[in-house]
Amino acid sequence: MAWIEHRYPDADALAAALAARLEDVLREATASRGHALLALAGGRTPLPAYRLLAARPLDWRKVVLMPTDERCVPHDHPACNLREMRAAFAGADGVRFASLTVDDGDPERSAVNAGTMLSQHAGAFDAVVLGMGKDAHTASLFPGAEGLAAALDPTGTTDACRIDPEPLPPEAPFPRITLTAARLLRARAVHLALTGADKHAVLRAAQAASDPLRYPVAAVLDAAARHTPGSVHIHWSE
Ligand SMILES: O=C1O[C@H](COP(=O)(O)O)[C@@H](O)[C@H](O)[C@H]1O
Repeated sequence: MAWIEHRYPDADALAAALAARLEDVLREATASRGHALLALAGGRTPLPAYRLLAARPLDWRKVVLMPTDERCVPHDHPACNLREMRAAFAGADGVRFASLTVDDGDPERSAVNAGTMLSQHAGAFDAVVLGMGKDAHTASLFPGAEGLAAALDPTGTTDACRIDPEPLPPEAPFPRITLTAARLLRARAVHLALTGADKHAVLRAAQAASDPLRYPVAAVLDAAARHTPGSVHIHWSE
């Protein structure tokens, strides 16, 4: 499988390397195309990289950021991925955020909102940053969830969908709106960031198995590697 793996001595080194890569992506995209579009994982792992990136002197007015997935909660809720992203990028003057969900987090209206929003940002992502849970979910593509097979279909025509994890994860027990695999792989590069030996062992198991419904993370990375060879990077540290 054509995933390019980068191992770092610690989480700080991972954050610095990922921020430097994303800075290069943004410089190249804004210089050559005049704008840049990133899809960024929620959760805790990538936040230090986002904070480092936000401090870089870029023309942030040309950059649009969106979450890879969102919990269906109000935008001021502590579990809201967009809320954390806005806080991490507070120093990035002029950056714009595109939300998958509506302000109050209503799941049904959020699913409609995501489709409309994505039709306005239809171009390839300059980069996608993914995270991974210990259950091998990535974005909000959760193993065992109803609708997962359709959401993982790389030839699917839907850009985002509602996923209700089953069971709901205790740390964020909410319905979700997630980008589908088909949308995630329309990217110039995909970076998966993970820390901890336990998550790394899960990724190894995912890599060895051929079971997309059990290991959605592998399904997305494989699809992205087939779509854009040489574009899939794994960043990990203990
Ligand atoms: O629920 C989610 O979890 C994953 C992993 O989060 P982390 O806190 O373990 O880094 C994240 O990638 C995803 O975007 C988020 O919604």
